[in-house]
Amino acid sequence: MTIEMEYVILRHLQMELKAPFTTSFGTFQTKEFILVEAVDRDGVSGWGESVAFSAPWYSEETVKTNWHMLEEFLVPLALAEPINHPSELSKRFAAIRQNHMAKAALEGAVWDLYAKRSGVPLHQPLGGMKKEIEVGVSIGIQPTVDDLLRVIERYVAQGYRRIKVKIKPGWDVDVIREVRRAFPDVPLMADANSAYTLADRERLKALDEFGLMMIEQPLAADDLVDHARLQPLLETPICLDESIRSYDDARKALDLGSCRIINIKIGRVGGLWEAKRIHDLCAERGVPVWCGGMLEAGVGRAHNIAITTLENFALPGDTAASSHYWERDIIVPEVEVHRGLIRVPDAPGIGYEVDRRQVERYTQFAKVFHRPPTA
Ligand SMILES: O=C(O)CCC(=O)c1ccccc1C(=O)O
Ligand SMILES: [Mg+2]
Repeated sequence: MTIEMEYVILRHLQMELKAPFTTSFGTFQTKEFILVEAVDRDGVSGWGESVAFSAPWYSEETVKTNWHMLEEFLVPLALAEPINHPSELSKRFAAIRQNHMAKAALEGAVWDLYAKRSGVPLHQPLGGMKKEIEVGVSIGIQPTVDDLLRVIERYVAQGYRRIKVKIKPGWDVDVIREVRRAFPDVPLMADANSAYTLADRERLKALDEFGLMMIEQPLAADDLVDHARLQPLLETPICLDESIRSYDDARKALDLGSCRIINIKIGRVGGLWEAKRIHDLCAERGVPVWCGGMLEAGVGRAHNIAITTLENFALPGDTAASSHYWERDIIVPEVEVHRGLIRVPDAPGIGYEVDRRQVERYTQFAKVFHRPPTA
């Protein structure tokens, strides 16, 4: 089924988070992001969302670098000729280095369009079978431990399947001890967002006594070697997030023993196809994966749900309910979580309607790109 795109619209949106979200590297309150709409010759729209943030803290990509890459390079490549299958885009974009979040946003729109044209839900061509997915929630660093305990209490009561707590030097062992004391049985993990080095190995080792499901990205974002040194010193499995940007990174991490679990973020790895390839590799190697979050609005959330339907997404991910983040999301219905489960939509494409009124409300500026007459 050939996709013949007529035009692509890039929109720059800005939404306020309900509550500030603090990690070891900084605090988010306002989320600006790019929404990609790919429209074919029959007027069918596919949607993608860039997960790049305003500042280059999590990775070097930003909203502005994504806009630049999309405008100057990626959108022209996608419009240059018809696309037989969304997986072709990886090859078409291969000459452009990195910039994975920009690539993933556009690839995601093409996947949605492809699935809608085929009349199937997005998870089907990806090979996902689950009818519902288990999700957890990621909780930012709080002003006090008491605040943190109150927040966790709320999400445990809502039925989230695991609690992820952000840690950093000075907010780690003592905090996790208190959380464990208050919630002895809750499936718990900690995410350091690269706040430590090998010199902190004793501190990280001290976390072993709390029975964490995993510790996410303790060391540098670009490192696989030090993680391979650290993992044998810990009983707690290491999960890599920032360090895994591609299939090859995943292969090397598994060969080196840098981690025992991988967090897959569609944007970080350059799209759904690469995410699927990493998933399949990990399945072959007996390594579970889960889907990480980037404080996405509804379109990104829908893509996360679709990829999480693949079998080896064996651990609850970060895709919490829309209402956890937003007063009003940009999709209808919003993503809802009951007893820690999301029911996977079976309407064609991403399975949620994009609410154009809300999109308009949050859009600050937009630009339309038409296919060249020769395409
Ligand atoms: O709820 C979410 O979307 C995930 C929140 C989260 O943990 C996160 C948020 C912003 C940047 C990085 C991360 C991360 O997973 O490391
Ligand atoms: Mg993380």
